[in-house]
Amino acid sequence: MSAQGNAGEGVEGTAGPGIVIAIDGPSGSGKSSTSKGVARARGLAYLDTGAMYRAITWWMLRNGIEAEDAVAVADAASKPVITMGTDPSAPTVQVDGTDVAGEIRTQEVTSSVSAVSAVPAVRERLVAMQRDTIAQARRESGGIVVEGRDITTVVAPDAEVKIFLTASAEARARRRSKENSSDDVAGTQEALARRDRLDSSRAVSPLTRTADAVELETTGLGLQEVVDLVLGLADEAAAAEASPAAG
Ligand SMILES: Nc1ncnc2c1ncn2[C@@H]1O[C@H](COP(=O)(O)OP(=O)(O)OP(=O)(O)O)[C@@H](O)[C@H]1O
Ligand SMILES: Nc1ccn([C@H]2C[C@H](O)[C@@H](COP(=O)(O)O)O2)c(=O)n1
Repeated sequence: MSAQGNAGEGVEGTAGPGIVIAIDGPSGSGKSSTSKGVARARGLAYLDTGAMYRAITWWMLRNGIEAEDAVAVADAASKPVITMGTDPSAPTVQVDGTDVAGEIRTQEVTSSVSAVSAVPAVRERLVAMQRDTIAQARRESGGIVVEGRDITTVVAPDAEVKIFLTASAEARARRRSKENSSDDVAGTQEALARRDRLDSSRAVSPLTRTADAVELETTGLGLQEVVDLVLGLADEAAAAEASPAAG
């Protein structure tokens, strides 16, 4: 299954038959690894919404538009065609038909993505695409695991499972440094903190934990332990849905 932007933009709500597992959390808390593991274990689709914000940022930079120029970013927000592949074993991201999976992870994109994702026109477009993808996965794939910063709060507040994934700043920096084969844990921690600050303080859809999201603090936990905890929450939600009186 894949999702392509522009069709159906503006569709509200994501209700339907399959399950939606929504995972938010700060940078490097393990959202992508956990979400992919959960989706693979249950045969669900997977959507990395951060990759969508990175993809649109990549396009802006490629086309000479400054990330900090909110007016120019808003004017161009509808132009790139973003296509997301939602197979958790081989997720893909294309812009205008080009595979950008590697290029959206560069330092240049990472340091600009928070500014681009704070522009309301960008968010309106991508949230509409995300809701379309969720609705399609509910109908066709038994459901989806979606991860980002505003999934539990804005994109899919009706999700059956809502999780706020955290880990200490040190643990997140250690994990990310290891992934990048970097010795500069302090520098990595600073870069994560800067992005978290911007993503949590913006006017539109800041990263926040809702009261009904389960907080999973993962500092001392291995990846498989976290995946198993989320699978347990999904099982509980499915059981409650099957016999609402027992819940
Ligand atoms: N529970 C865990 N224990 C140890 N390492 C983990 C754990 N969860 C994730 N990791 C590792 O931490 C790194 C960051 O994880 P991941 O990319 O899944 O985080 P993220 O929240 O999606 O990050 P971002 O918001 O920057 O996209 C990866 O190298 C991943 O393998
Ligand atoms: N739902 C989302 C997902 C991501 N973003 C922004 C903020 C992040 O810094 C950036 C990159 O995400 P990552 O790849 O680190 O998960 O995209 C957002 O605003 N809303």
